[in-house]
Amino acid sequence: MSVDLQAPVLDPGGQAPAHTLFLFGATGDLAQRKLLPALHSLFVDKRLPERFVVIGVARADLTDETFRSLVREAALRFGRNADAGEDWPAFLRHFHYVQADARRPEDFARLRARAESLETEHGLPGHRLFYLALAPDFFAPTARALGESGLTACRGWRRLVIEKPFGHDQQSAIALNDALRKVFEEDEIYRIDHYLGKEMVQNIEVLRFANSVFEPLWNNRAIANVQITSSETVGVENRAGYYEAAGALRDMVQNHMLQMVMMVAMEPPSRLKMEAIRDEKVKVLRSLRRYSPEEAVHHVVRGQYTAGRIQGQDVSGYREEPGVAAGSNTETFVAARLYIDNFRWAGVPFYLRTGKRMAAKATEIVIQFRDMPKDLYFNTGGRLGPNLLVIRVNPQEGVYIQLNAKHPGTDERIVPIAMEFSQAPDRSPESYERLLWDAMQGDSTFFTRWDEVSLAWKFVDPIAAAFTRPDTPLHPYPAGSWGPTASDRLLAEDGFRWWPVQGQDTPVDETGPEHHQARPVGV
Ligand SMILES: NC(=O)C1=CN([C@@H]2O[C@H](COP(=O)(O)OP(=O)(O)OC[C@H]3O[C@@H](n4cnc5c(N)ncnc54)[C@H](OP(=O)(O)O)[C@@H]3O)[C@@H](O)[C@H]2O)C=CC1
Ligand SMILES: O=C1O[C@H](COP(=O)(O)O)[C@@H](O)[C@H](O)[C@H]1O
Repeated sequence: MSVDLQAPVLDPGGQAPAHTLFLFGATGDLAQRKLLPALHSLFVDKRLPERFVVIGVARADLTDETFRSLVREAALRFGRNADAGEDWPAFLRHFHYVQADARRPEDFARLRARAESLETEHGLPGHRLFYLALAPDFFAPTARALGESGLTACRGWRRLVIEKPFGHDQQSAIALNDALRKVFEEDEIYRIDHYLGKEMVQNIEVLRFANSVFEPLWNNRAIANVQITSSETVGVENRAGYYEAAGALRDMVQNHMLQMVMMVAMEPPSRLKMEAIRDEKVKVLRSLRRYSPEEAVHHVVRGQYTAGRIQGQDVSGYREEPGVAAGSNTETFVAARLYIDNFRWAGVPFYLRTGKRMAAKATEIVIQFRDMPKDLYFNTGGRLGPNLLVIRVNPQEGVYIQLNAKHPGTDERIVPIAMEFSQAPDRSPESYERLLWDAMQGDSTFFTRWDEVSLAWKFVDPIAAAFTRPDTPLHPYPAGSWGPTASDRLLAEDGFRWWPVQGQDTPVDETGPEHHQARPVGV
């Protein structure tokens, strides 16, 4: 069964309030690929208010006009609504540019003067959203300069949107947070984790808390294990400077992977209010079993890609990538077995894996249910597969349930079938659209609260310490594979295996009619 829900693109809710958006790093990669196209999509969807000013900030010598050309190019090249054929001048008139160096206080005085003049000219109420799409070293100094220059002393609300990474470990995250808190209150800080802006990650909450069919089964009595995969085909690209110090553990596990764990494992909130939801999420991290570096090596596998072939192209190994140190031990793959030691999840392993240069781009969550107490069909050729609930996050978006059913035309042969819902391609807004919109609206549900960040580091730090030890294995895996086979061990020790994800060659029931083809087959 495939359903195309003609749902509205964003929840109804009208337009964002009139405000000024300060986009620091307006000429950078993130701004061009994500933020400017997201603003354009919000404009096309009529989400942006009439009275709205964007002030792009960077060191490059641009005028308003040249910045507007850059905005248009970015929206055309990377935007979801690039061909919507709307009125470009009406969109671009919102954009202005101030050349400023985040290290120079006098530049902030100029920025403030320009902002005040634009706010007066456009009759804006003085609400200010500061987005720091800057290198992490600039986060704290820029926040300080915003405070010292008086830019934060505005008439309306002020909010700070801060990009990842939020620190390198718990200690540096605390230092960064302390610096931000000197200028902004916690409820004014919006820490981005773009996975929380993904349609299907947000949908986990609805699937769980709006469907009575799942709640009685959502626990260790019915669920055998949970598998979360986020695989990428891209390599380190031009980000070696950052990635060499981060690795897959800090780049993906500390934030995106743990966020997905929280969404799957949280208790129902008392109300659908942002703090109630975030309170429940953080309790998951409090129950997450922390490993010492000695224990970590039994539950965590790290790997690094070597040369291989992806989608018909030869690609080089990590150590040969530009900017990567010869003999680098940075991990590009992590698999881990986690335990959440609370009543609901005690004894249920959560397996995570994420890596670069893997065979396919896929983010998927598989909930594997326990086997039937007795297999009545054991002598009919084949083993009964477990029921699976699969949440497809990316690139396909949807959900399917794998069931066992009688093969049509046979007496007893059992085949796995999939009941499937697929979100129509291109209907979902980009993560950054949702998150920008939420920040404009003052909804921080899908941003990470400080206690989440801190506890996530507390879990990750001992694993990172284990990774610095020379005797911790770093398993090579060829680009284009599914990571080191050592990651299979984590599941095999518990009698499980990774389920194939979208894009992975899967055995299908070759004798069944088309609508009875299942995705993975439980044999
Ligand atoms: N790119 C991505 O896909 C992702 C990025 N991020 C995060 O987003 C942030 C930005 O990343 P990205 O866009 O890739 O970085 P880039 O290096 O591409 O862009 C940096 C931006 O900052 C500006 N900048 C640099 N130095 C200064 C300065 N002294 N004063 C004012 N502006 C300055 C640059 O313009 P100029 O040189 O003209 O000053 C440029 O606009 C980082 O924190 C990164 O970790 C997070 C997830 C994904
Ligand atoms: O934050 C990051 O995420 C991307 C993967 O995001 P996705 O939305 O494409 O799944 C990853 O490539 C990058 O290294 C990391 O910093």
